[in-house]
Amino acid sequence: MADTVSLLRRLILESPPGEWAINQLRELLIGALKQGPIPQHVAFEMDGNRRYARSRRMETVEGHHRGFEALARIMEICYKCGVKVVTVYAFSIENFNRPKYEVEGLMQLAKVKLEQLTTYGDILDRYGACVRILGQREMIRDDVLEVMDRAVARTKHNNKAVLNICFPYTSRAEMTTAIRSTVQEFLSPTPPKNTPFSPSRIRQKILSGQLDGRDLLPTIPDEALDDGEYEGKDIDDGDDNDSSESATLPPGSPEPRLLSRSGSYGSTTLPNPDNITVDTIERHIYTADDPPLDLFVRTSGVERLSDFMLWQCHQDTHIFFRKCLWPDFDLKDFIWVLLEWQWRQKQSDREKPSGRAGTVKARSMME
Ligand SMILES: CC(C)=CCC/C(C)=C/CC/C(C)=C/COP(=O)(O)OP(=O)(O)O
Repeated sequence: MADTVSLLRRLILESPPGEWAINQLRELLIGALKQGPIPQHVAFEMDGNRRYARSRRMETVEGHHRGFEALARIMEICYKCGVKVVTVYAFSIENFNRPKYEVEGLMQLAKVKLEQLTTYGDILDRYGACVRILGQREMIRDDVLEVMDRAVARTKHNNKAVLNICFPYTSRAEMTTAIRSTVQEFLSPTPPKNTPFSPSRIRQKILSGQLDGRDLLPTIPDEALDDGEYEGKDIDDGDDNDSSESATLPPGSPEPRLLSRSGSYGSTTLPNPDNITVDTIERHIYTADDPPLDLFVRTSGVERLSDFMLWQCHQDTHIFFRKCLWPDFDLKDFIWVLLEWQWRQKQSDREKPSGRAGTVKARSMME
């Protein structure tokens, strides 16, 4: 009896009028959701593909294929609602440790699907979304990398939305890369030298002013100052008989510290680590150009972040764990996440008017 009911249900839902009715209902729901605030940046940890495959006695790789179909559905819902950036965890660096046939299956899947996804007229073009691949490029083999680069190039012109595909990625690798490039930037500053506004010229001017132009001042090369040669030393080293080799100041003058450890331009060899702020690192994070992460969703019931979006999860990111396996994830599940997010936004708006600072920043960034 139960079998007959489920067969009947399937026949109705999969018939053309049934499909039409479902599509109408989906559009209606999305239209209703759009009446409220919409997260600008959503991340999905698409978990549960293998368990889905196992429970249906399918090949593991087939589970990942179904996972991709779920991604295509969810992406469309997001962009229709007005989400600007969708970030997905498609391949973790740890996934290289899986059986060879599964890794190979995921690489093939990435190649085929990225080719399809970026063919003119597909979802991405429809919503003006460009593809970005975030992760350790050097770990991707050449044939896959070629397809990925082509996908990025083909969608480069799209500027309304973004699909970030993390592949192969872990947050710790991302942060390590960001710190490494921050340090590289700090170690290779381009100080403006020998210009009317160079540090040594400015210091010379100040000193000349204090000396009323009585003495001829020596030239203090920027390099010498930058090397820290003069740091902490008095200009007047106490030897009154010193010749014009030292720039003497009138008695009672405050002792200037010639070398300010100003970081980017003041010193080439001694950058000031205090100048490295959250914003500095942020500029080197893969999602630097994206709005702050408003919503993080992980499926399959596992309640961990598993090295995904560790930097991006800030105090206003809402994290949702859902029991449903990723290939089953659809509007029927996502709608509850979005409704709860909207409800929480309204609550925090009511509690503190600036409660949605992240979202407001996101709006202004994308406009
Ligand atoms: C090109 C592109 C964007 C492809 C996306 C395809 C896709 C959905 C990839 C996810 C792969 C993955 C490791 C999922 C985690 O589930 P799991 O395998 O760990 O499943 P389990 O938790 O049941 O073991």
